[in-house]
Amino acid sequence: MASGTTVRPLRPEELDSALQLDAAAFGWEPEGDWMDAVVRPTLEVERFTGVFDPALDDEMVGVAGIFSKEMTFPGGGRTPVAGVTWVSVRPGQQGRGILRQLMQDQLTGLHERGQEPVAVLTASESGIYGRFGYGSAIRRARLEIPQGTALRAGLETDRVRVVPRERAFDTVTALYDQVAAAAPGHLRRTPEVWQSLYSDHSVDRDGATRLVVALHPDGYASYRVKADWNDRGPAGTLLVHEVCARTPRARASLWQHLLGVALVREVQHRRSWPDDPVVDMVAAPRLVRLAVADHIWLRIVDLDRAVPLRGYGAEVRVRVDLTDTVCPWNHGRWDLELAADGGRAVRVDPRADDAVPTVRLAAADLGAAFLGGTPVRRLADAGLVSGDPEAVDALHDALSWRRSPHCPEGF
Ligand SMILES: CC(=O)SCCNC(=O)CCNC(=O)[C@H](O)C(C)(C)COP(=O)(O)OP(=O)(O)OC[C@H]1O[C@@H](n2cnc3c(N)ncnc32)[C@H](O)[C@@H]1OP(=O)(O)O
Repeated sequence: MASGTTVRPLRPEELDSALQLDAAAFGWEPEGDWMDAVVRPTLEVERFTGVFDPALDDEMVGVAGIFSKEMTFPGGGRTPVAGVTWVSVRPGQQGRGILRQLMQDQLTGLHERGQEPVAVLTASESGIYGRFGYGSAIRRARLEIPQGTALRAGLETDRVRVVPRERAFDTVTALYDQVAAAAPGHLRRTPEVWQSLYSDHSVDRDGATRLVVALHPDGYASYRVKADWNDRGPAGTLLVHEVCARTPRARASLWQHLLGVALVREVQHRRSWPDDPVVDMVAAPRLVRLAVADHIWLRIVDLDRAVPLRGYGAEVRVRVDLTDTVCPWNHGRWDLELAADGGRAVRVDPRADDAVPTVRLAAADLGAAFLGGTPVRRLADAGLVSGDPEAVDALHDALSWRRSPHCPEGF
């Protein structure tokens, strides 16, 4: 813990300093109109905390915020999650425990105030948050597919209509909302989030065209084109923003369009996920390059409040021995009663000396497995989950889900 520093909620007038601190830590230059139109409307200043150092004239040396998000959980509905964000420590003050202070304060605060029982974040670097009990719960995949790649014979497709994003907006938001409500890992989008994701500000375009939307009655694909030319002719790249489909036919129609846009040589989709059905839809699957990385990190803040929030893939009763040093209220033995329509975590008396088969695991690994995106059996094979093999398999079956989680946005 950083010695002598204090952590407290930000005052509204301190938000500018916090944003400047973040820009200095991340090495970017805040562009005024982008900050005002795109960034600020999403911020909830009352959920930001700062660390202040009396030895530096009470300078703000660290900051962290929370977005009030709602995520679709497997077999459950949309559930409030704390979207941890804007975490930064002033250059020159790093390496003295300020991040640890911020993380401890956030998690203790969520617990003591009975706020969101689950916290999620997207990490700037993937080695940071495991020590605070976050696990890699939702992966993303970057897809690269050559233009002209054919879909498998027999997939039915329709022509789509391409319109500027302004004209498609109402249809797009309604379709996303319907798909997101049933797709594990998807976040509900407020008007402010829509504005930030679809602002089309030059900061987000990197020389590519404005967003256009391919519309199908049951889905949409938004994308930009980055034109390029070489000695052989056109060498453009189509940059997929998102593909959202509520039927297989819509998905096939949208991909048929994306893979056929003129003057493009490669289609890239950075917000895809490892189980994207397009991998199976193309006739020559080796043409699809897929690079997988961590995306959403998940932390169970309160085990007993988190377990009821999802449905489970198998009906089991399993004992877990959880190691959680950051949130000690979770630490210890629990009986998990898990079923398709929900679950319950019941604290086991630490003095009980019964010989119930038990799974031993750490908070970060339970976080990784909680949405079904990281198989418990795989964690056991990696030596990270241990205990009675049948109990491990039971927990694996219960946490697995028919659709792997996918979150098509960062925050
Ligand atoms: C959700 C988000 O917003 S992610 C964005 C995170 N922010 C950034 O990347 C901005 C640039 N970087 C920074 O501001 C800082 O370097 C931070 C926030 C990453 C770390 O802050 P610090 O105050 O230096 O971290 P602190 O000293 O509290 O270290 C706590 C622990 O994290 C570890 N750690 C710190 N930075 C890193 C890193 N980049 N990678 C891996 N581990 C790290 C430390 O080694 C320490 O580990 P230990 O407790 O096991 O010994």
